[in-house]
Amino acid sequence: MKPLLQVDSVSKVFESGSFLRKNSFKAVNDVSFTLGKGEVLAIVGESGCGKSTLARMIVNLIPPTKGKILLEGREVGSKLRSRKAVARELQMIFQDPFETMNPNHRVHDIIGRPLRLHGAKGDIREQVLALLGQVGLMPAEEFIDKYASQLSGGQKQRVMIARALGIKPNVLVADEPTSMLDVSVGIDIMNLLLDLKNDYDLSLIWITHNLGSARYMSDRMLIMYGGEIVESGETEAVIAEPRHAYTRTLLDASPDPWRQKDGGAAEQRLAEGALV
Ligand SMILES: Nc1ncnc2c1ncn2[C@@H]1O[C@H](COP(=O)(O)OP(=O)(O)OP(=O)(O)O)[C@@H](O)[C@H]1O
Repeated sequence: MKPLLQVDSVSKVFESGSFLRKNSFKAVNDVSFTLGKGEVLAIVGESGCGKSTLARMIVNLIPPTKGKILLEGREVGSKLRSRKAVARELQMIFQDPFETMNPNHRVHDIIGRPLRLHGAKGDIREQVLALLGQVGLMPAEEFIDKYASQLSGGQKQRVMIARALGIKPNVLVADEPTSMLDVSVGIDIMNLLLDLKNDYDLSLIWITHNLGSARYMSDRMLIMYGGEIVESGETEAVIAEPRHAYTRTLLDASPDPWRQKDGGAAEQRLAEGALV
């Protein structure tokens, strides 16, 4: 069976400086992987390893320098395919909801505008209310006319999830969406995403520097270091038997509770500090 998403030998080089003195930096180097329908894949690595660059290439915000990204066998960055068509299938949630949301926009517009842009018919307000309910912003009538500036970080992230869901994508790329939130709020967002993944039959790419959240969320994971994938496999197998020295370093740096095979609930382990 064909994978839903295929990242094939993708690299990204950033260039800076003048024509005479050019500096180039390879942020992502020859990365390949696939994502299956309904799968949660975690991409784990420290700050600066190229995770966000890879995510932005996947959702077609920036083009790869080399390689291809295929969604259902068709190239994401192809000129034959409009940005809008790609956005319908691939949506991204960003790390910082404060940065991605205009504080002067109302919830109704933040969620409703892309709905309209993607051809939603009928009563948009009703559809926005339904989406607010699905992401747990209840009573929805209380939230729909609020300005973004009146929302907490967790509420903003829920609005961004509702906005992405409204378009009914096949793949959601979540780039550290909980890293700016309190631990308990972050856990709520993770649980919400797992529920929505099942309800909407979504595939999810979960990007994180935190092995604990990767374990909680994912079926499979990729470990990135210096722009490259240094290890990949089923999540539990990678954690049980890390093969690469960098994975072992990440594991050693993780708090104890979730590393212990004590049979306790993952959520409990997370609450005890796995997200720190
Ligand atoms: N537009 C750009 N121009 C030049 N260099 C860039 C650009 N975007 C990212 N980089 C560099 O590429 C490297 C990878 O950045 P990236 O944001 O992908 O890392 P990351 O793993 O997502 O880190 P973080 O979690 O801190 O965002 C970094 O060294 C960064 O400075």
